[in-house]
Amino acid sequence: MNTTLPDNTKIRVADLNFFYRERRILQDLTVHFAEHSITALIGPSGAGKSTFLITLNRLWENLPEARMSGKVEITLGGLRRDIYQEAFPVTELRRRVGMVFQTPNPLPMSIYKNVAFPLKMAGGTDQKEMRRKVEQTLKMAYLWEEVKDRMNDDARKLSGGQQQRLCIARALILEPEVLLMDEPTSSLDSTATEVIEGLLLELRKHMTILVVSHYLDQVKRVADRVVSFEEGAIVSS
Ligand SMILES: Nc1ncnc2c1ncn2[C@@H]1O[C@H](COP(=O)(O)OP(=O)(O)OP(=O)(O)O)[C@@H](O)[C@H]1O
Repeated sequence: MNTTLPDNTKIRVADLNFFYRERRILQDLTVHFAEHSITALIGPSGAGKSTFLITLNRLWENLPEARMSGKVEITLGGLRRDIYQEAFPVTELRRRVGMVFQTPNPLPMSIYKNVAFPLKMAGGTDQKEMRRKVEQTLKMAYLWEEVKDRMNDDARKLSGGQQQRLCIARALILEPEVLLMDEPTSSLDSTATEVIEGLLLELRKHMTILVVSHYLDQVKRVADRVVSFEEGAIVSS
């Protein structure tokens, strides 16, 4: 792997190929991403953008007949880690590399429990600290003021924009170093979109963000860099 990349390189992908059965979905991708940056992944439908994202958190591993070759290294906790090395636990990867999907997917539970859920799963946090973190994270996601008096309400009662900010809060509570976002505003109106774009710019101070977007005006507003996919290959970056 190229060792002459700049010191602030957060993610290094080398010779990545991805297949469903015999069909090659990603082709020989070699690309790297700097920390504290927002990269927009663009390209036509079916070009492989979402598939690329899930190679960065190993989310594809349970999909039938999917396989991958190549190397993905992410600097986590200050150490460069090969995320596909057997010794590297997927639980640690998912803690440090968060993901937000196109359609908000609140769990069938209260607003509070939705945000606290990953922390609870990770274990070892007392109730007081959990409450503090839930509040802090909801503030970061610009949702606190709207939900602070209804934390026990079912999260599915929230509007689409609020649900997406809730999912972002849920992704943020473990303080990830990388945030993968797959068309996070595509189901939202322009006001909710504006809020989330502002949030991305704020989050960039703390993390490295890769965002799939179909909206060129959005890409212009938020992205430091644009990587274009076509038929599973990167055609410009
Ligand atoms: N689970 C799967 N099994 C088989 N093929 C799949 C699976 N998921 C995706 N594909 C195929 O992989 C290719 C790349 O899909 P992917 O979703 O990564 O593209 P995309 O660029 O993100 O598209 P879009 O912008 O529409 O979300 C597509 O041809 C798709 O049909």
